[in-house]
Amino acid sequence: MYSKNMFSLEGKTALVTGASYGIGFAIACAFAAAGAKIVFNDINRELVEKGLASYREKGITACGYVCDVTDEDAVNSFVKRVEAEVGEIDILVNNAGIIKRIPMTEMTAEDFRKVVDVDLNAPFIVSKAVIPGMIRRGHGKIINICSMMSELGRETVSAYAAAKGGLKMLTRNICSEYGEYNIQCNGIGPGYIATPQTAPLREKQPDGSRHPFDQFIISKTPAARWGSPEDLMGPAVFLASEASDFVNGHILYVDGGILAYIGKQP
Ligand SMILES: NC(=O)C1=CN([C@@H]2O[C@H](COP(=O)(O)OP(=O)(O)OC[C@H]3O[C@@H](n4cnc5c(N)ncnc54)[C@H](O)[C@@H]3O)[C@@H](O)[C@H]2O)C=CC1
Ligand SMILES: O=C(O)C(=O)C[C@H](O)C(=O)CO
Repeated sequence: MYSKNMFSLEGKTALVTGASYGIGFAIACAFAAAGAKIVFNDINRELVEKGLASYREKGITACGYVCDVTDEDAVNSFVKRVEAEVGEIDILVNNAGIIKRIPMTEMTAEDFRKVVDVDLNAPFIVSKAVIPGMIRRGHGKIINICSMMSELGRETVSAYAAAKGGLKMLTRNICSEYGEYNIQCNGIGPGYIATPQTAPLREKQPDGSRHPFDQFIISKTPAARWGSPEDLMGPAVFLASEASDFVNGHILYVDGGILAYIGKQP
């Protein structure tokens, strides 16, 4: 009979990228509650300070660093610094991300590249920096934050969909290449979650009514609501813990049922 807590993260160090607020912050808080030491980074000092204050408010001692995840030299120095100052990284969550909502024929190649750089190239860069240590230590967990757009398209999000679709395949490839070293690389595909990234889609209309996209998402989601960052806590702890040691290359969609549903008939 299995008696110990297989969801415990005691003794583990977790790096969550872009985790000053939003989904990354919630996942890091869940990891701390499960016993892990928390390290996060963000793009500038102001965000890192804001994040540190939010963790303190929750009674969590987190270590925060400024690091742009698209800058490979900066990421390599950051990972070395974390390993020297905090500990070897057992769990990596590639969470940092951006979106630009621009119709494809109006989008510049530079804007397209910027989105792919943060949402796809950066998870490659950060994973590449931590995998050798995971191989040396004989274990590691990598969780890539994917999206509904890893499976579905919609108007204005061509770069984001291309990047998140690519991230799904990077997840499967890391699993394929490093699974034999006891490294599990999985993805979480959140549905529509109420964070600053999606705030423009929920802005009230001038007459006080709901944004049409807000209504659309509620009607497309069997759970009939937006998700909250807290909805991702349990799935993230599962994928970071030994409870998921034989789960690899999987994308766990946490979407209130969106991908299962054909939609209401008009
Ligand atoms: N909110 C949603 O409905 C969904 C979000 N996601 C994904 O989840 C992740 C987190 O999303 P949210 O919390 O909603 O976003 P957010 O915009 O609220 O937070 C993103 C975080 O990433 C940081 N970041 C951006 N570029 C960075 C860079 N170059 N280096 C370091 N940090 C950087 C931001 O400063 C911020 O802290 C993203 O990858 C996003 O694409 C996926 C599905 C749904
Ligand atoms: O469709 C949009 O616009 C989005 O903001 C997409 C969400 O961020 C997302 O990734 C849903 O899974």
